[in-house]
Amino acid sequence: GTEPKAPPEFVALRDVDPTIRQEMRYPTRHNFTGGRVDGYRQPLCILTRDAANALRRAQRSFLGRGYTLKVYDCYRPQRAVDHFVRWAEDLRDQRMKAEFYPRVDKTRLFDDGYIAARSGHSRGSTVDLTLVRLPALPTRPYIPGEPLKPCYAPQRDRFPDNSLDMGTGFDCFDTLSHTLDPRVTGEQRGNRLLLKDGLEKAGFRNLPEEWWHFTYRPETFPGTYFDFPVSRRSLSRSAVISAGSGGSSIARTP
Ligand SMILES: C[C@@H](N)C(=O)N[C@H](C)C(=O)O
Ligand SMILES: [Zn+2]
Repeated sequence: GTEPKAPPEFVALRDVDPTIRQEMRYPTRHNFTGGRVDGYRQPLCILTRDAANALRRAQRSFLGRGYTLKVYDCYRPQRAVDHFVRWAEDLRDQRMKAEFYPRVDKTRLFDDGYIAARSGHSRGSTVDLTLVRLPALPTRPYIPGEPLKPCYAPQRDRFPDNSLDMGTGFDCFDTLSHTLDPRVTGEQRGNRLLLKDGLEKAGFRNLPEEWWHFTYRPETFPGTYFDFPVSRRSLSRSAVISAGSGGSSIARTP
């Protein structure tokens, strides 16, 4: 096809570290839009190799302490970001408000820093993720149309997630999601700092508005916003093969 392809610096996280759990939200309807997001053809975490290798380092340390990382979003095509912008402009569509932004007016989501019209995710070195205590408990799928609970409700009352209790769910657009919000204390604050400290040691920086959002520095592509679809087919064959065989040699095909 004529779809853009990823440059060879991009890899599937699974090929670099298959132990990191993946619960990709934007290919599903369990996200703040309530629909499948443009550009996510497969439930796949794609990142730059540098960011993926750094996550593997952090994961080794977390596994040793009885936890695993779980990613919710990784590389995000520009067309997905454009979909978010169109969704935000349609003020009639508030179907997921009761879970994801109960206390924030939909018109404020970009200005308040919760969603970006030019996102670091499109540069490939940014990831949304959490920690899960091992052994990981099973989760259940979201059923479209099910009653929604506020993402800042106590953990036993909000949508079930096997994540450590971070005080809110993922993509909870609310000041309670600010990583160092002073109302989040005790075990919840400790869990946020466990995630943040472990990722900072591996080279990531946290976004202060969202406890789950981290960017690896230095970025491989600090100024490029990619638009290839999230799909195995977007990755160059060499990225697939060489990552899968521990970096061994197969000539790169374009
Ligand atoms: C939408 C949310 N998961 C996120 O990633 N927000 C930041 C600000 C972004 O869009 O880059
Ligand atoms: Zn993010």
